[in-house]
Amino acid sequence: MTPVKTFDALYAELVDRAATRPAGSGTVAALDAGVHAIGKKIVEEAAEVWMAAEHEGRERTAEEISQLLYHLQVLMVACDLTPADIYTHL
Ligand SMILES: N=c1c2ncn([C@@H]3O[C@H](COP(=O)(O)OP(=O)(O)OP(=O)(O)O)[C@@H](O)[C@H]3O)c2ncn1[C@@H]1O[C@H](COP(=O)(O)O)[C@@H](O)[C@H]1O
Repeated sequence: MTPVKTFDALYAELVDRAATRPAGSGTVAALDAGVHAIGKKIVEEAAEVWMAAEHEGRERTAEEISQLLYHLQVLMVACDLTPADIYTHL
């Protein structure tokens, strides 16, 4: 069975990508594109979450939410925010 990736584990992976900058990493490309481009992607993914929730069912909605969480995490890395910085506001 594939191990489940948690929010914190994905964040650690993205921080590692930012530090090691492996070739072909979409995260590195997104970080290089900058906060403005990452923000636009977040808005796009949020709209896809909304559309999926309204029209496409649970599985597609879960998939879109995972993509939104990924792009939010890229923004966190770009802004030097950790999960702990977020959890403190929950
Ligand atoms: N979880 C994700 C993840 N979710 C979403 N995405 C990106 O977000 C895009 C969302 O897909 P869409 O179909 O909505 O967007 P699209 O418009 O078709 O795609 P683009 O043209 O914008 O790339 C995907 O194409 C990926 O580029 C992700 N990219 C990476 N990860 C994970 O992040 C980690 C690091 O990835 P790399 O930096 O690429 O090595 C790995 O564990 C990956 O599995």
